[in-house]
Amino acid sequence: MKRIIVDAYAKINLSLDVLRRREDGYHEVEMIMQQVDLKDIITIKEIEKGIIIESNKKEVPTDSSNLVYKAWDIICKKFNIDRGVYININKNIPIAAGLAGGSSDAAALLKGLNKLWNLGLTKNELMELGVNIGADVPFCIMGGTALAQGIGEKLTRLNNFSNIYILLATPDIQVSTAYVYKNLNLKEISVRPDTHKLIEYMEDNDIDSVAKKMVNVLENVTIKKYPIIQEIKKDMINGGALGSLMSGSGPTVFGIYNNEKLLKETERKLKKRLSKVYSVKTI
Ligand SMILES: C[C@](O)(CO)[C@H](O)COP(=O)(O)OP(=O)(O)OC[C@H]1O[C@@H](n2ccc(N)nc2=O)[C@H](O)[C@@H]1O
Ligand SMILES: Nc1ncnc2c1ncn2[C@@H]1O[C@H](COP(=O)(O)OP(=O)(O)OP(=O)(O)O)[C@@H](O)[C@H]1O
Repeated sequence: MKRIIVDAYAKINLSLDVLRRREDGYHEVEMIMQQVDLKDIITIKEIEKGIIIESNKKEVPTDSSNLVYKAWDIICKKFNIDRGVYININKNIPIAAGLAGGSSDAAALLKGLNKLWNLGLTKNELMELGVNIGADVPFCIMGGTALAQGIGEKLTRLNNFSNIYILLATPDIQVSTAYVYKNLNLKEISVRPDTHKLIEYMEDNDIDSVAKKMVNVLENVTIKKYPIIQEIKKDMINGGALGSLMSGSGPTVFGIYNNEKLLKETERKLKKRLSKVYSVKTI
């Protein structure tokens, strides 16, 4: 029986600006998105009917609320397919953590079904389908490094920013993205990222300036509720990170390092307090 295995990588936001609230409640954003090499592994097999979702982590939903279910449903409806799938999600990305774990699994499923059923969809077509599942899904399909605009679906590929040392630390809380956007007061934003300057620093491979100028306007909302995020940022800077920021709507904090030894030392210290700490690299 044919079996497809797809890697689903986590993302971080090197910057995140919110420009305005749209009529439908969604927000127009400007963000620099970067994949890192922490990944879930998605295995897909065809079965006769329906869908079976399994995971190594009991917190992963196995019903229709799983984003991979939505990906399967969209493909079946579009192509009038009445075949089923078995999906195994080997989950390594923390859940509801600002790392787009669910979105990346859904992106992997769209790519995997395209292959399994020889649908011949291009990357762009997959990305167009993906936005119906979630705003981060198109980026998860594109991968690498990108500027995201619109609600996150208008993507411009940026120069490669790979092999940079990143430390991720996720406190034991789950944050709802909808809550964070809803509680953001656009008038209260005092510091915004200079996205285009950041892109120039990235093009010059000036990692120090990138790290020092990163801004995520959602931090204020999430940190107000969970001050531990600010403490972790401080720990990373004290541990020698060039810069540290919350990813997405949080609560994951990442630090950029240019020195693997300092990263490993901070990792060891943070692991005494937190169970989810990962040393990764940008891809
Ligand atoms: C925070 C980020 O992860 C940063 O990359 C994304 O902006 C959110 O992407 P996501 O989780 O894929 O978002 P979705 O699943 O589409 O939406 C979750 C909720 O976040 C809010 N949302 C999301 C994206 C956006 N541009 N504006 C919003 O206001 C909406 O209230 C929505 O109900
Ligand atoms: N495949 C999946 N993996 C993890 N969570 C999933 C999945 N499918 C649905 N969910 C649900 O989605 C919610 C958000 O999980 P996810 O890990 O995608 O959040 P996130 O990393 O904060 O996403 P984003 O950064 O895109 O806002 C969780 O409450 C979880 O129950």
